[in-house]
Amino acid sequence: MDIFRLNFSFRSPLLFALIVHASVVYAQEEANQSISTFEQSMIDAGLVDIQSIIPDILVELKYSGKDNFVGVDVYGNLEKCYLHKEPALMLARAQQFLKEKYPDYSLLVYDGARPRSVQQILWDTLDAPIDVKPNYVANPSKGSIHNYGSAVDLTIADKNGNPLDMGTGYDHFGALAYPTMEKKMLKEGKLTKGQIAHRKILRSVMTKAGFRGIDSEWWHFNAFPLSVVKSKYSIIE
Ligand SMILES: C[C@@H](N)C(=O)N[C@H](C)C(=O)O
Ligand SMILES: [Zn+2]
Repeated sequence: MDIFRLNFSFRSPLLFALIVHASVVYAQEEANQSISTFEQSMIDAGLVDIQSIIPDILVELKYSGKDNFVGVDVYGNLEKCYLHKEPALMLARAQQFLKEKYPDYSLLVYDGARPRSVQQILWDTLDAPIDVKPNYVANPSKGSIHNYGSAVDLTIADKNGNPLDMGTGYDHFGALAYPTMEKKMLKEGKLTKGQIAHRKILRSVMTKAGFRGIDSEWWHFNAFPLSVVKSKYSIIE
């Protein structure tokens, strides 16, 4: 066997799969400690549990379980959603705006602060052309705004806690999830007026609170641009 061709090369699918597997196992071990290294580092960096500021907000961390596109629990026993205080206060305003207009609804948060080690797993797992990939998962070498505790993935839940129909599920990586494609999708009969109306409620409360959405994911909102979070906060490794 030509060992030199395997050596440190991602051209070998076997080696690549082994490295991804090892990093998933490592992240799971880290996360499974009673208070995970992730959680402790976020607390140490001054991030806050959003439910300590917004007691009525719903949280279901999708990466803390297998119901996510990795198919693996990459957060272990991390069940709480952390954000820096300023984004958390902005989120509290968004929940307040939602409740004022729709008292039965609540924001339902799927993800907030996310360590870069987990970002790397998401990046390695997503099988997409390199030029398309950053639309769906930020490149860990540049950092995601999630890695700075300043982005949130979320939807709206009804009075029973069930998510409203947004036309796709969380982490549907494709045109159907693009806010910029909604008119086209409506015309083609791929989204309904009701689904778009639900997305508009989410966008309206989030943007009123100061968040900015992105073109490719209806669920993702940034409190500040990447350049700003890099100057304000340290990355969560
Ligand atoms: C992976 C997805 N939930 C997400 O958060 N994507 C954005 C673009 C990110 O990784 O920052
Ligand atoms: Zn996101």
